[in-house]
Amino acid sequence: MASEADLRARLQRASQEHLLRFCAELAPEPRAALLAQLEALEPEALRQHCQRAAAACARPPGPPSDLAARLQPLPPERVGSATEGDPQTRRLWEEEGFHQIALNRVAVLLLAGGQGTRLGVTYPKGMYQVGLPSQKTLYQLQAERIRRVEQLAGERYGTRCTVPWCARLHSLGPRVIPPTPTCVAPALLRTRTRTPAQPQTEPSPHPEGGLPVPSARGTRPFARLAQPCLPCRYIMTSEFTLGPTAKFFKEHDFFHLDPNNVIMFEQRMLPAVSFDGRAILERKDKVAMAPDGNGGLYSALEDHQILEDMERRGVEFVHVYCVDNILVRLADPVFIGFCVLRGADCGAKVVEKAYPEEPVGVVCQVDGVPQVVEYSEISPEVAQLRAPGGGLLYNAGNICNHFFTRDFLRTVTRELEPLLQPHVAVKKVPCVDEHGHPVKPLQPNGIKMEKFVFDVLPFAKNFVAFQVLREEEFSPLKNADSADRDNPSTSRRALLAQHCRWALRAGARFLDAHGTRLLEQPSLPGSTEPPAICEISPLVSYAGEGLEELLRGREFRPPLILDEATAKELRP
Ligand SMILES: CC(=O)N[C@H]1[C@@H](OP(=O)(O)OP(=O)(O)OC[C@H]2O[C@@H](n3ccc(=O)[nH]c3=O)[C@H](O)[C@@H]2O)O[C@H](CO)[C@@H](O)[C@@H]1O
Repeated sequence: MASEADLRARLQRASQEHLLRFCAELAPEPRAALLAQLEALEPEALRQHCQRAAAACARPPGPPSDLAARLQPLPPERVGSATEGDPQTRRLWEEEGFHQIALNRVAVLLLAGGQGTRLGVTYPKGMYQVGLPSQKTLYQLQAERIRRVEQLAGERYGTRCTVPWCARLHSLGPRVIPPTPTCVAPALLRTRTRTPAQPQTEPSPHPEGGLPVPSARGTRPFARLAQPCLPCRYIMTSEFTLGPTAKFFKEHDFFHLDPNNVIMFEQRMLPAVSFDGRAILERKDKVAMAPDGNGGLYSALEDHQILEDMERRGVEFVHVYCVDNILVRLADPVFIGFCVLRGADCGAKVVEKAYPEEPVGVVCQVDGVPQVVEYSEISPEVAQLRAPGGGLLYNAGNICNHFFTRDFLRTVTRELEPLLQPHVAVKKVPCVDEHGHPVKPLQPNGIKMEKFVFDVLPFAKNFVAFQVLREEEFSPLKNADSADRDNPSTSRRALLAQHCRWALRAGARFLDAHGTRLLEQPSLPGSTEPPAICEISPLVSYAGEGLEELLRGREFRPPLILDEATAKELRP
């Protein structure tokens, strides 16, 4: 480890020597932890990062003044629809998607490095359960949807296939940490910051006794990666979410997925910076760090050689999605098939925006190039503009479900990642005052720099958007129940309303306690309480398929919990 004098000299070069101001008064252990954290920061990159953050923050807030003039909706030829148009074409897309899944060419990649601040939980959002009768968490629902889609593809093509999420570490020997040859800007973190005792080339034990976690950037904890014919799920976590997520999966036996096909990897962290360009001390012995945004995906893919792993497995197409949408269709065959048949290298699912201020990015064109303009970066005036038909002009709401070819991701990690511009988020960052006392700021005091996953869209050669029905595919869990929207209650309702619709469409009848038929309304909106509680396990139905043989003409007193066991009893 570098001496304190060396570190001081390095920090001086970065104009960040204040980070050592409490060092002399620290006990040996916290002192060593601080020095280890500081040693991991490249001085030049740290200097640039702090300068860039302060400069970005000094610019006038809000979108560029000429943005409105440069925006256009996406041209219709770039947009497909899951619901409009010819059912035969939709079947072709679906068939193509299942075919690719059956060939093990499709992987799902979950972005799970966020902190769930708005929801107000201290654990990863995927571990949240919204109060379904089954008490399933978001992670469980997602795992079960993967199992079902694998089963459906397997049945169609007579194969045993897998859609690969990386976790097993034990079978791999230590590996050398490679340099980052593709980064133009120096990487800020020399290695992932851990305690000084942490080994650099061996997977380290999970802090809470669960799965091992990657110990340093470039040490790849992936086990038995070369399993042929088994598609995968990749889960990007951050320092905040990796440990608990890995432990949770292990405790739940990976929800019966093969652990070899669940690959967890960690994104980088960046220091939070004050408005005058100084990295913030969260404690006397710790620099305040935050994940580098969901666009940190691209450095993380490179850091952990995820694309090489995909190549070994034969994965060609990747469905990237965000953790909090209870209705998410993982590896959706229709979306995959649409993108593949259109020869797209990059795609995004969209829904019609519900209202102008809805906090969703808008998929549109800027200067004629497809892009997502994030909700935080569009002015209210532009968001409210109307098209001639009366609907919102910019109505293609991004639901953070993206399609990428592996080749495109390779180009991004090799060439384009350094070109992605970080976005500035001004936040309240817990810190210490000049005496080293902890402070919980009431006003924003710091800048976090984040890249966004969709910032690669402008580089696509053939970008397509795919419009889906909100009530079938989008109900995000962003806020606590104290908020009006996008909270646990709205998520729960959306799922239960969907399942009630599916059951009614399949011919089920619900009776009340007196044996009277309950209202039948197969087009039930997701925003209201369904007339009957009905929850259908994803292991029974992925998107409403296969229910007629179980439900047609039958009467049920709710709640109807249609899990695998009940389905077996009902199956003729
Ligand atoms: C940048 C981005 O994609 N914004 C989209 C995101 O907004 P939104 O602001 O809701 O994005 P979140 O902060 O919820 O992050 C989206 C996803 O990225 C993950 N994450 C976040 C930060 C990070 O450093 N690492 C990481 O993995 C989160 O765990 C989550 O799964 O979802 C909305 C739909 O719900 C979209 O309309 C927004 O356009």
